[in-house]
Amino acid sequence: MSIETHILGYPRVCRRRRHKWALEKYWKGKIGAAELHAAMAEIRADNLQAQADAGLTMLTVGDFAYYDHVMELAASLGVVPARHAEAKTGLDRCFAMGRGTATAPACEMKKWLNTNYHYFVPELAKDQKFEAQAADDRPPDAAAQAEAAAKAHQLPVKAAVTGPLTFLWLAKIEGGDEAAKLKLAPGLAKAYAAMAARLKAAGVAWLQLDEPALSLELPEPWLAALAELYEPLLAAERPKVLVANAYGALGPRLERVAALKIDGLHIDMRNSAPEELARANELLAGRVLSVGAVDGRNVWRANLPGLREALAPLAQRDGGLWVGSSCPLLHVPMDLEGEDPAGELRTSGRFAFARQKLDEIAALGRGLADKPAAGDEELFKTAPELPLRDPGWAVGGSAAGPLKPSERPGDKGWKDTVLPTTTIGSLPQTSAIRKARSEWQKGAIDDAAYQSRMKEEIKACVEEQEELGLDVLVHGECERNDMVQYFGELLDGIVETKSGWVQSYGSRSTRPCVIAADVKRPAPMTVEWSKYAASLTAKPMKAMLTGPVTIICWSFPRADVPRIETALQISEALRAEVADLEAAGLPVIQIDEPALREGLPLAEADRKAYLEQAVHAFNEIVKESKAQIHTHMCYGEFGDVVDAIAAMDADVISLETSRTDMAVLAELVDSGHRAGVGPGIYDVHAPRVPGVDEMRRLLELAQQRIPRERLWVNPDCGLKTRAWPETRESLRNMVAAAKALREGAA
Ligand code: MET
Ligand SMILES: [Zn+2]
Repeated sequence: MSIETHILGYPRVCRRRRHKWALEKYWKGKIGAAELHAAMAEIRADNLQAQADAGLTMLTVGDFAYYDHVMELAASLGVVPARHAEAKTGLDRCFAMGRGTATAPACEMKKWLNTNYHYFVPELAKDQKFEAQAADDRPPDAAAQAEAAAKAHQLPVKAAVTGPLTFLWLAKIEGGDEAAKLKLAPGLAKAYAAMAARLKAAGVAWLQLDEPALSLELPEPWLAALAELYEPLLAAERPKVLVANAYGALGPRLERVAALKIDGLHIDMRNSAPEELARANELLAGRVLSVGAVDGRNVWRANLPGLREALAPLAQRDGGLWVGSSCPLLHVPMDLEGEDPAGELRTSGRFAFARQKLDEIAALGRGLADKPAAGDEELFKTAPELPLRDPGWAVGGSAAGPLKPSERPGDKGWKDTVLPTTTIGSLPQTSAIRKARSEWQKGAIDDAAYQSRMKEEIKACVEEQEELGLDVLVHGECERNDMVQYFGELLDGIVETKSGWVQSYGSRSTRPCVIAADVKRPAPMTVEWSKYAASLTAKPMKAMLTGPVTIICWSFPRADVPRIETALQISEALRAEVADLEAAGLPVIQIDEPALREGLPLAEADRKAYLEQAVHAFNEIVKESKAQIHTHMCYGEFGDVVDAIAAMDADVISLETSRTDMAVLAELVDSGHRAGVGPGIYDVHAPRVPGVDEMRRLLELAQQRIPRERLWVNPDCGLKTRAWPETRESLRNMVAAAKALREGAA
């Protein structure tokens, strides 16, 4: 019996970030469309070659996108907002949707499931017509990608496309009536059927319909719509159909999806209980069961012996067994080869990036078929200790108790102004800062020179803030390239990658750190900078730290221990840092947790444990502290986490709220939150200066919900991406809005 091996998708960034450079050259007009298409075709060819070289039995295409796969699928279905439809070419239409133009703002960007990848939200008209459009000069769709693959390779080709259920679920509809989206199901189903026929004609053997929305607890009408969305497609002239779930477990939705007349189903083994796999095996008898065994979310080597043992009983199953990645490999860096040959990532043999995962999947398939190749034995020796399931947050012991509102009243420590003004921490990253950092990294200037350049920046920031009349000052975070990486570099146990780029959206990538061992703080990390800043002013200075949940969410966490263990190690390091900051005389300390909402598990059943542990990890940091503690969250909807916010032992929380008209404040009050709140009163992402009146209006709204003694005045988030002239003006208006309100009530 042979076992098919495949992936759900591959990174697009490419070695040496060729994807990014090609896009940026095109946008700057340095290359034309033909050259852009050629550069992208080359990357796709490399990605296919990597799959073939590794010995996978099937090639996956269609996952590649120039900007974002959801947006490009939308364009190929004719879902293009009217404001973008005028772009001259199909290519520019896509870029207009992703980047906006002078007259047409971009589509909204949201995080893809529980990942740090961002997709662009398709905008449906109430009477949306779908048409499987022939590709003009758009980025090539799955059919075009498949044709190129079939020309270059002999292997069977599988086309990966976001499935109709997930597409519709993630899209938004004019007027915001979610239920109305389901009325569009028949039209969408027809377009998918037409697409399937085109794929068949392009020589595609399998169509992989990605349905990660099935990891969510979907309302019943949505599950009932599965049949409506799939039947026309399944009845059409088409390739074989594999429905692929990822990023979570199917849970009770397994029965519903298995009831479709599909040819196979892919399960995320990293996030599913063994019983679920067994049940899927039964329900799929006679059809393909594909198991996402190799983790597409993390960079650890797979426990191949353990996987072989767990999957061996399925190797002879009726209908066939496939093994693959738990999700697209989009979320891990390309290739360990790019890392320092003498560094831990390469020498320890414990890590696998995307390219290495291809080898693992191929070896696992051969192992299960009892046909090992040379070199497989070596792969089977690594990582036998790692668990087969993601250890997550919810598993493992902790001292966390149920959430209850914190006792902190919000007036602890410094506060002698009504409606005090402050900022979230970072101030504009000027070119002088970037220049100093790059000179220092290259060794062109020494540590002392770098420190004195940073101190100049800090001094300038403090002077600016005094001049503006802000009440609680910050040092500006000029020494931080990134709020997680900065701490990653200073904490033991966390390793930085050299070229481990992971796409965030379009041409943007981040370089997450790897939490490779127990985390410890060898020395104070922020004290010098904050102390220096405090010495320059009589006003209270706020020190800045990044919290454990955010450090974990934006890194690759350990796979051998539950997240809470790592979180508590980080908490201990931060507790010591807080103590040192206090000893150095800092009266206010902010611990940012912007990723708290993002880390929320997809399955509702796991959320309680996650939130309890996240709050526990935060409270451990500050349990002995006498300073005034702030925290900060951004990225969106806080409805699901207000109880956690109320339970955090912070005296003040600042939140991103300017775009949601303070809606969250009422919920926060209901949850028993008693501490200070700084609802963001201006959007730091929009390149415009907010007026005094509009900010004053938001503050008045906030005052209706939170007693003014507890209110703080601040922007939505940090200002590091903004320039000084607009920042200065915006903050001046913000301070004026606060003053107007103070006087208004006096
Ligand atoms: N203190 C950080 C900053 O101001 C918080 C950012 S949250 C994404 O940049
Ligand atoms: Zn923020």
